[in-house]
Amino acid sequence: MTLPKTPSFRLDGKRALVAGASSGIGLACAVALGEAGAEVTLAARRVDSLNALVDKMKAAGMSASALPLDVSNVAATQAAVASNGPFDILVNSAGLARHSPAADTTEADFDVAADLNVKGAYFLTQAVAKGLLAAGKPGSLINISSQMAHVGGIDRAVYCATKHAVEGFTKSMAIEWGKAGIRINTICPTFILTDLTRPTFEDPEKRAWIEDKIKLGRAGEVEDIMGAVVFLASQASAMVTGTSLLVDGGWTAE
Ligand SMILES: NC(=O)C1=CN([C@@H]2O[C@H](COP(=O)(O)OP(=O)(O)OC[C@H]3O[C@@H](n4cnc5c(N)ncnc54)[C@H](OP(=O)(O)O)[C@@H]3O)[C@@H](O)[C@H]2O)C=CC1
Ligand SMILES: O=C(CO)[C@@H](O)[C@H](O)[C@@H](O)C(=O)O
Repeated sequence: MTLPKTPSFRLDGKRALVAGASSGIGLACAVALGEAGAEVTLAARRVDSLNALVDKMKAAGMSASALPLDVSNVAATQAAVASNGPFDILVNSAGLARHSPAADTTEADFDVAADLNVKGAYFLTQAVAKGLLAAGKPGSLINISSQMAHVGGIDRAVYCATKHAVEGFTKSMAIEWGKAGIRINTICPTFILTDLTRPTFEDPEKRAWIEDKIKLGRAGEVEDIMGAVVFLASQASAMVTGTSLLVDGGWTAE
């Protein structure tokens, strides 16, 4: 009897693009991929933050470079990916939230959230996939969606709409590109303490609500996403496509 071989979680020789790498979940994903051996391109608008992270990753023995990019600008995204790709791995963590009662949502708030969370994510994913299709290479594309793609939330109608949309195009693209060896999935985190959620966490009532809803009894940390992203980027998830990996501490189990 020969023992089955555990697939590798290593990413040596792979080129990864991480959008939204200047802070929070994207920053943690960039480090996780770098530690797993990938050559990581860090994209976002804040160049100083990207350069500081590149320096730290290089000092720790990782391979990293900065790519200034506004993901809500489709033409700029397409040009940046075409000139710096092809990338074997995409992690898109560029995103924002706008909270208001649904009855008070303005067109401007809707547009700014949809432009980045849906349109930006869609065309960034498309640009990376087109690079892979042209090169005849397989790849793994990962969008950071949210547990809010699976439930609703008070004051979060716009945010939930954008994240539900990401799930929709992820499934469709997985169907279209599967035979080309391109996998695409989402990671759906619960509330993770970052710049995005700091205002929510600073409200004691909301923090208590979060810690009650998360069945593991604590708020999420960026480290909670790092294993998930390496899994989905690597051969360890070779048969996984068109799905959501909920990292929600049990929030949606109820
Ligand atoms: N924190 C949480 O609880 C959860 C977050 N998420 C999702 O995770 C993702 C990351 O959020 P999080 O890390 O918390 O938030 P942060 O605010 O810490 O990070 C957001 C990142 O997106 C980048 N970004 C914002 N706008 C643009 C843009 N136009 N072009 C390029 N990059 C942009 C920011 O960089 P810069 O400003 O330099 O451009 C930053 O790197 C989001 O999609 C969010 O919806 C999902 C579930 C839970
Ligand atoms: O997706 C999230 C939690 O699963 C977060 O980004 C929040 O919805 C955030 O926008 C907030 O409510 O503070």
